[in-house]
Amino acid sequence: MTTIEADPIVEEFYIQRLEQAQSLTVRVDCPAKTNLTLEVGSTHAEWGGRHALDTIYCAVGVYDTVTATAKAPGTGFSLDLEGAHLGDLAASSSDMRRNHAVLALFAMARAAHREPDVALTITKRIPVGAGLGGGSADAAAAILAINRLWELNWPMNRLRAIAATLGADMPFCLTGGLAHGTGFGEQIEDIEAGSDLARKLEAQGFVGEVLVGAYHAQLSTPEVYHTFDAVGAGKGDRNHLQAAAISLHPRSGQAIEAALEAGARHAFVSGSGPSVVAFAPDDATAQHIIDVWRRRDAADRIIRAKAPVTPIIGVTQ
Ligand SMILES: C[C@](O)(CO)[C@H](O)COP(=O)(O)OP(=O)(O)OC[C@H]1O[C@@H](n2ccc(N)nc2=O)[C@H](O)[C@@H]1O
Ligand SMILES: Nc1ncnc2c1ncn2[C@@H]1O[C@H](COP(=O)(O)OP(=O)(O)OP(=O)(O)O)[C@@H](O)[C@H]1O
Repeated sequence: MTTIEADPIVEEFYIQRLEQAQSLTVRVDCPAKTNLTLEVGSTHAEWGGRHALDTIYCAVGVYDTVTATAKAPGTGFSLDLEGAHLGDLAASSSDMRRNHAVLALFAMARAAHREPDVALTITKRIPVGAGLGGGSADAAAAILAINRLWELNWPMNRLRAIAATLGADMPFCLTGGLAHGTGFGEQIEDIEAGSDLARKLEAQGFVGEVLVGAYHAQLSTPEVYHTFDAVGAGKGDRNHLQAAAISLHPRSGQAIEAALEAGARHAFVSGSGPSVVAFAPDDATAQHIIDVWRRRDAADRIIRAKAPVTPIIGVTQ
């Protein structure tokens, strides 16, 4: 029988790696999303009653920051939330185990056969329940962070398959930029920068300075889809959910009108609303739209951003 002596140098190397992994923090800044077009088709039982979509997603430079740090084995997850605008996440009834970032951590842990011993923090800047995909951005950020923290190095198609089990918008949020979405929104085909379609969208004015008009009020995505089933799409609307969202939240319609009058090239309800997104051709027009929104009290919070943008991943020891 042979005995293998522990090699102190090798042992020291592994202890150092373990300590490094435990003190590593991965930080992901994940942008909001909007839909430059959103065509809504019929419902499908196999998608849990969700509607078929044909959409062009665009990531908008309002970022939530998610950090992930390893915790001691067996201690479970933790979640710290901060930000000035937490919407219904600030309510005492909000269950942190239902937070989209935590659900994403659980999904990654299941797929990797690991325990979810991770400390997550979320700094929220994306308005909540606003049609800007904030929860999806946080889930996508958590998936990207865990992929790096646990050194899984899974390719994007594997991460997208996990994200698709959690929500329609999440696969897009992993990569941002511009993309064509089909299925229930989870089938993603990237629109590469410089491609014909990207250039066409740019020529139409879907690039550069974006103003987001946000509200204290939130809309529930299922309720907006139910309302769409009753009222249908408005004539000529690029976003088929716009008429439904405006019927539930009329101020969004006033903000669209005001932005177009003030020179926006495009102004529409973002996704399921109630936020409104306005693309301005230049700085002066952007400022004019802000002034008009303020004067008419068309939005509760105005955010100036760029589009399209992508998530940013960083690591600190
Ligand atoms: C409005 C959009 O943001 C546009 O990109 C999305 O369609 C909604 O994305 P999401 O919130 O990630 O959607 P999910 O979490 O998958 O679904 C939330 C709810 O929205 C409705 N829903 C969502 C997607 C879809 N294709 N059809 C639907 O009818 C369903 O009522 C569903 O229960
Ligand atoms: N990390 C999260 N950030 C925001 N909302 C979350 C999060 N986790 C869970 N939620 C819940 O998800 C609901 C929708 O919030 P979210 O900000 O994602 O809305 P949305 O942008 O309208 O969604 P959608 O992607 O359907 O357009 C809220 O009621 C909120 O309580």
